[in-house]
Amino acid sequence: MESTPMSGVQPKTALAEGLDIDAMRREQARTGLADERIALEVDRLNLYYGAAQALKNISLKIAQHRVTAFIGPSGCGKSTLLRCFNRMNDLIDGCRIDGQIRLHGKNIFDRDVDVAMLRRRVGMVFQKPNPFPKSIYENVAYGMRLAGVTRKRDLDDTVEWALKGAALWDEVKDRLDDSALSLSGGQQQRLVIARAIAIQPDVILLDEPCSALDPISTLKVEELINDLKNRYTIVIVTHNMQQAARVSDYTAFMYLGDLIEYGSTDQLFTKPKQKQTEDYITGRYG
Ligand SMILES: Nc1ncnc2c1ncn2[C@@H]1O[C@H](COP(=O)(O)OP(=O)(O)OP(=O)(O)O)[C@@H](O)[C@H]1O
Repeated sequence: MESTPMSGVQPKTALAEGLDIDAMRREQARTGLADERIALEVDRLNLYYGAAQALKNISLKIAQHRVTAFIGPSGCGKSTLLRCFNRMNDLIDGCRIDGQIRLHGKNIFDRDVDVAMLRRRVGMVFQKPNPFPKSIYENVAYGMRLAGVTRKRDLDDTVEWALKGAALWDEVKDRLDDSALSLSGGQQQRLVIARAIAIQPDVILLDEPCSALDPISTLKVEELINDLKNRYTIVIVTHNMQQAARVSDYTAFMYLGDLIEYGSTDQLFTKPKQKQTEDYITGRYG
């Protein structure tokens, strides 16, 4: 499914031809995970914070170049599961994990996995924009410098490419040396996304990326997510069910550390199979 004729179609062209690009994309997703390439595979994953079990025997597959959303009430384990994908939980004292997560077939918990390299392949964007107190340019160039890129021309090209990819270039191209902290919250969040894509990861993890943003910035980030999924596998945690319905192809509903239901976003929101899912999406609890 990676290089379907659809994936190269620009929304404007499709609209000009009277095509409903979103409906077509959703139709693709409706074909189900069985037809997708799989980027990440979670296999019987259990996670404990001390004695408390936060994830209970989770198994699910994340489709490549699709957006997968994790939803569920506060404390159900969405962020914990997201953080597993680039082993951010390694940093938490007392956190214990069993089971596997395979990234393109390789278990990320294997001893020979270089965690710094894993985090380059699996980038993360947090709830609150967290640019470094450096210039706009240096924020985006940072990861490349760490990776050993020194030629100014290469850095310039990638900074421009990443800022364009994050739909921020036009707003900042004349002020690249200004502090990143001078940008608005929505611009900062897109800058952080540019920083993430500059090192060309396979997967981008988004942990409630819009919760600190106003509605217009939220819309821009949602449009960006839709654009980026042609090139990256995206996993997003969101409290906002409308957002999950708008941006994702697949949705996982979690409750108290269990994966209750997982399927295409259309199916989960229109014909949930589990009563708990239905109660949650209709606002009966959570
Ligand atoms: N660092 C930690 N140490 C101990 N317990 C933790 C830690 N982080 C999370 N937990 C616990 O693990 C459970 C799952 O938390 P998590 O943050 O993953 O849930 P969530 O669904 O993302 O919640 P929210 O929507 O409120 O962000 C909760 O009971 C939480 O208290």
